[in-house]
Amino acid sequence: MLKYLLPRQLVAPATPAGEGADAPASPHADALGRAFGAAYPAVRQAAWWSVPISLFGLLPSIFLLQVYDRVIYRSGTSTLWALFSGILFFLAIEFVLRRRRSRLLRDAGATIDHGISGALLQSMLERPLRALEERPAAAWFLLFRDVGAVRMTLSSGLAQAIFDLPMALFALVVIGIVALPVLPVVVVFLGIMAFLAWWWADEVRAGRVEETERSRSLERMTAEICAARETLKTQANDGPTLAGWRQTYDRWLAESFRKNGEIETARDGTTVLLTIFSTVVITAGALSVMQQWMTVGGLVAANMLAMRALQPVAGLVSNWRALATAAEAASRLEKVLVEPVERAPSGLNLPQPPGLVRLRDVDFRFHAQGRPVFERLQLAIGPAGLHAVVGRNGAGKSTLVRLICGLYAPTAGTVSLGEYDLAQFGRDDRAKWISYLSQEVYWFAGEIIETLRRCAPGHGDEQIVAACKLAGAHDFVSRLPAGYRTRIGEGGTGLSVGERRKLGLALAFLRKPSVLVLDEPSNDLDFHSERQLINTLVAIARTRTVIVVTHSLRMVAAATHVYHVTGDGAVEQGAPADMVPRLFGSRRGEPEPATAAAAAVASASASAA
Ligand SMILES: Nc1ncnc2c1ncn2[C@@H]1O[C@H](COP(=O)(O)OP(=O)(O)OP(=O)(O)O)[C@@H](O)[C@H]1O
Repeated sequence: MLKYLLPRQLVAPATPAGEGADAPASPHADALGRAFGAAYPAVRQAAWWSVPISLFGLLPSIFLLQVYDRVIYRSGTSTLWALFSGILFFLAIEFVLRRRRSRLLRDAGATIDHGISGALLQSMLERPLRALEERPAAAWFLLFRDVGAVRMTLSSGLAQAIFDLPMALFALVVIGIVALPVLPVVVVFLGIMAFLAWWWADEVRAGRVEETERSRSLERMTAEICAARETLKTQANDGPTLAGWRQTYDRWLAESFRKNGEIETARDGTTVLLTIFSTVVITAGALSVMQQWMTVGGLVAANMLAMRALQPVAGLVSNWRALATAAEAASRLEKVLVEPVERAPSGLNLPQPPGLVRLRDVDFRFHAQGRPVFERLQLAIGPAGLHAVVGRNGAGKSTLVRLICGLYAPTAGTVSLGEYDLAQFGRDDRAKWISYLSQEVYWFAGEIIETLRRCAPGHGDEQIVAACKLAGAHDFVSRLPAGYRTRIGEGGTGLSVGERRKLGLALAFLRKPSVLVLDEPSNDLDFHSERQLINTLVAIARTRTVIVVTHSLRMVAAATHVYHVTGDGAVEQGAPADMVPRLFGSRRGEPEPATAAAAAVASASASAA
């Protein structure tokens, strides 16, 4: 029965649905089914414990019946004590059984949470970069909250109500034995309550879509504001943000009030209905007692039993919201978990390929209908050498290096490293051959050395310090009060932007890849640090392919090859001696003293002043 009462997603293996149906199966697609499968033995055991618990739950009514019919009329004190001790004994057993059942349900909830949360996190980290870009962090955060809602199905009052349902059946049987005349009344009311439960389920479901949407949009907005708190503070533009948040909040509150009003009506209505029901049972029972169809004890016991029978059904009525929430959460999770992830690691220990990157007929666009960033691109980069990728903002430089790293899959064409077609390998394989430092690196909170170790497993402290020296990070780290043991805040708070970049570079140097790809590595670096970085890269480039996206003229001048991303789908290439004068208007790695652009900026500043 449990299977029919719980959301489908909690009991059935997930099946790809809708747009995901054609997509390659994700190893996490069945995570909900598997998690519930793992929890099911505990749930089933809890369901079995519910049978004796339900039976014991009837004992107080039987006790009452006996007290009225045997003890009071016959003054049977010894019977009373025997009954009293008996009921205490059974209630103690019931308490133990209830504790066990709660424990089992808690374990089942934890198993479900553990299984789904783990799968969700893995599924997030394993999906392609493009897929990650499409869903904001706040949406992921909400999905993790959904896992909690699914778990709550087993640990809330709803589970209690479902598991107590057998009590309704047992109570009906006992009423049939001790108070047959009131049985039809109880059955009719049970029917009314069951109808109400079903009706409310439908009502709650219908109205929840909008409420859920509003609540999620509010949560997304709140999460974004929390993430942008420093920017809001520094730009002092929190007024409009606050106004927007208030508007979203008010809309959610209005909808939530309306929905809660309906749910409270259902709950209050149920309470009143239960009282009416009790009155009708007593009235019907009193008439039957007067007709001598049943005893007074039967009447009192029947009233109590009828309440026992109705309680789980009433519990279902008032807990439908929890069930609807869990069902929606499960369905959202199912849809996300079915989305494709990247290829799993090959498990092969392939030889390190030479650092020769080839792009053959590569097309790339972000969206099917969007403009192409690259069209029929042909490139051969390396092996070895320092390769500078230049171009105006938004031309496609970062996109190009992400294609080279296999982080973006080309819309058409192939990207290969040596003999390996990158599309055939997963992220873990590719990361052994190509090391990539993106423009912005998130720095996790914690001790510097611990974060470095976590990001570069398998490297000793000496290697880490050597990489920091290469990246020019060692000097500033050594000057920190606790050196490499200094604790850094979330996102790298406590370090300057340039210091964070140097640590990021150290991580990139720690790996020994065939190709080292750095996206604007000298941004935020001072003059000397940049010069040191260029020297390091030139040295590394003797044996490995180093690809650098840069706006720095000095970096370009030091390169062996220059690639100009034109912004119209093509890439021009040449030696720095040809490209630098054409692109920068300078032969050496120093800017011209007064270019036309500089003159224009100067005149604009003057007129603004
Ligand atoms: N996730 C995305 N979805 C859609 N379009 C994108 C996405 N990322 C980048 N673009 C667009 O693709 C183009 C190339 O972006 P890219 O980041 O590669 O430029 P870039 O040359 O590295 O610029 P910059 O010098 O400013 O870093 C830009 O027009 C940009 O707006």
